[in-house]
Amino acid sequence: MWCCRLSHLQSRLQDLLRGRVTCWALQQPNFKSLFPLAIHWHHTASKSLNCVWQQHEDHFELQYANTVMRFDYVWLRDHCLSASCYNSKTHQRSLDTASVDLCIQPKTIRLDETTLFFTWPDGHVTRYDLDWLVKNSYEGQKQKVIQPRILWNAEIYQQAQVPSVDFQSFLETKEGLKNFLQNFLLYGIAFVENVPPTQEHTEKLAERISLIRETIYGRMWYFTSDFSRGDTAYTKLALDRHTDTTYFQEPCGIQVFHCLKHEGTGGRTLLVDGFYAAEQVLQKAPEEFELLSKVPLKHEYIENVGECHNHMIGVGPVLNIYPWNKELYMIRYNNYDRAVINTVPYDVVHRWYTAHRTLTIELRKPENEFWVKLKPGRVLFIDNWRILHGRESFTGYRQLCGCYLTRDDVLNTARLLGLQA
Ligand SMILES: C[N+](C)(C)CCCC[C@H](N)C(=O)O
Ligand SMILES: O=C(O)CCC(=O)C(=O)O
Ligand SMILES: [Fe+2]
Repeated sequence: MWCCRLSHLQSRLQDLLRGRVTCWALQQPNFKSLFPLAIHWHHTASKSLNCVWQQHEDHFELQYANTVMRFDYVWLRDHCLSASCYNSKTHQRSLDTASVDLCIQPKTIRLDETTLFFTWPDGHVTRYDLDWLVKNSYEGQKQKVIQPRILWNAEIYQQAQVPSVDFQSFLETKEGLKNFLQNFLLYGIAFVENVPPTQEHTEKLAERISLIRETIYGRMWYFTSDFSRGDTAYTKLALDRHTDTTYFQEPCGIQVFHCLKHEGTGGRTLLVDGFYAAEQVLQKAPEEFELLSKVPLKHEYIENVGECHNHMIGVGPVLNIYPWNKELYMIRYNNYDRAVINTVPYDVVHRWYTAHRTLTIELRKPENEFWVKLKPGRVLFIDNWRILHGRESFTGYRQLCGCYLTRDDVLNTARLLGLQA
């Protein structure tokens, strides 16, 4: 590491460290030529490492691996990985963050090979590997996606020829399960074939990848068009594309469908990639995408049928995105269950309807529709945070069974198999 030791620059250096000159110097496009000795940047001796850093008054700036990163000092103290601050066995913090002075600044900073050492006013030393900082910096995260996906319309999905997984291999082999989950994560839908057409076998499948999410509809549900519940799913009517349980504060993550019997016509299942449609909105009308991601809405389910009395309310925008990288993680779209809009003023309401129309037009384009006839033995898993489903009206006797899964536990299984989720 190269450090300037010229005494006439010492007071300048003090100014810089206190932040009086630093900001000004950084804002100048040619600040390096104004300070030919580059006193305010610390360079590594080895050119190959290509790392420079600077101690500002209120943050630490690091340039490494083609990334300019800025770290808050409380953050740097809080994430200390030393044995007294962090339990590396449990990956839990032992440091009491509230004990950190919010104005904390390191006394000294030095770089040794690829490790940065921060010495704090009380003498405690925090060390960070440069790669750890890149990986865990805001700037590093901003360029990453949490969940890689392949967005699809009917043609893309069909061309991809995504293989189904066999019941046996799904239940008994790690590869079968992993292939299935990889496809499910990428496309938001996946099929298992040759499943014995019973509720018990469907349940077994579900339990292989997750915990079953019990809801007001039960744990495993089993339904026909018998009007037994206060919802049009329990009829023979066509259902337009939607996501389920939008009226839950946290909509169910995954839906499993297994058609056990159908003696009649119609009843095909419609699948549409909501993220593909949302991506089209983002391309064509970014301000509408933004509105759909900002305006909170209510969805509601009021049921008073027989013994079933329920009143559920869920609040949230249609498009849910991570604020730091704008990645979409959930679409909440159900025009049947959308409640009275009373959370936004009239002018925003009108702009919202325009944006909602744009999204709906995309969702309804025939080229985005993937139709499939569910049949006994073929179990469909649907990412209910991404893929909309619907159905054609039907005649005759039709029995469907299935369940919802807890999203966290599906992702847990995927991560344990080494998948990015
Ligand atoms: C349980 N089962 C899937 C049969 C019905 C769920 C009800 C569907 C409801 N319209 C919704 O969108 O949430
Ligand atoms: O009957 C079907 O195919 C699906 C109905 C539905 O949307 C649901 O149960 O969530
Ligand atoms: Fe549904």
